[in-house]
Amino acid sequence: MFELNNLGLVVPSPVEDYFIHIDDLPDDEKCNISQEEAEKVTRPFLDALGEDYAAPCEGTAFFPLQSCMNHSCCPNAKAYKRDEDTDGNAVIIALEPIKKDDEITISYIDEDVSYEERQAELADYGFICTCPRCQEEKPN
Ligand SMILES: C[S@@+](CC[C@H](N)C(=O)[O-])C[C@H]1O[C@@H](n2cnc3c(N)ncnc32)[C@H](O)[C@@H]1O
Repeated sequence: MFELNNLGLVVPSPVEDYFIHIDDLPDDEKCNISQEEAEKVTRPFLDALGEDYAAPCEGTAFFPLQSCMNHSCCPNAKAYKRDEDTDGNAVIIALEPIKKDDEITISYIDEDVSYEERQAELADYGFICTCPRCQEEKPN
């Protein structure tokens, strides 16, 4: 079963990563293989791949910690994929100080919309949100 709240991921092509590492090889005698030698070996492969080698990997990932978190329209944390997380990792960032024993919540949706729009989107997840904000904004 798939949850809708998993993070979309775009990570650089592993092939591109490989060539970036070759570019980063120190060009000195202490290194087992020089950048020039490495390029001589790998250049034909790069040429054969053309531009396709740079195509990033796109997909959706399942994050066990994030999957344990309930939704709130006034969340105290955010699941986030930082630009520097090129290996597919993601982080949960606190949006405010969170006290011990407080529930950590994230938002499954764009919460900057009306009460009705939020509830309509959350219906796809199979629940009616009763977070403090929804209780306050619920029409009588
Ligand atoms: C990713 S799971 C969250 C963790 C889940 N509560 C658990 O115990 O494994 C998402 C599901 O949790 C429930 N859920 C999440 N936030 C909720 C909320 N604010 N009110 C009621 N149910 C919620 C819904 O059933 C939703 O489909």
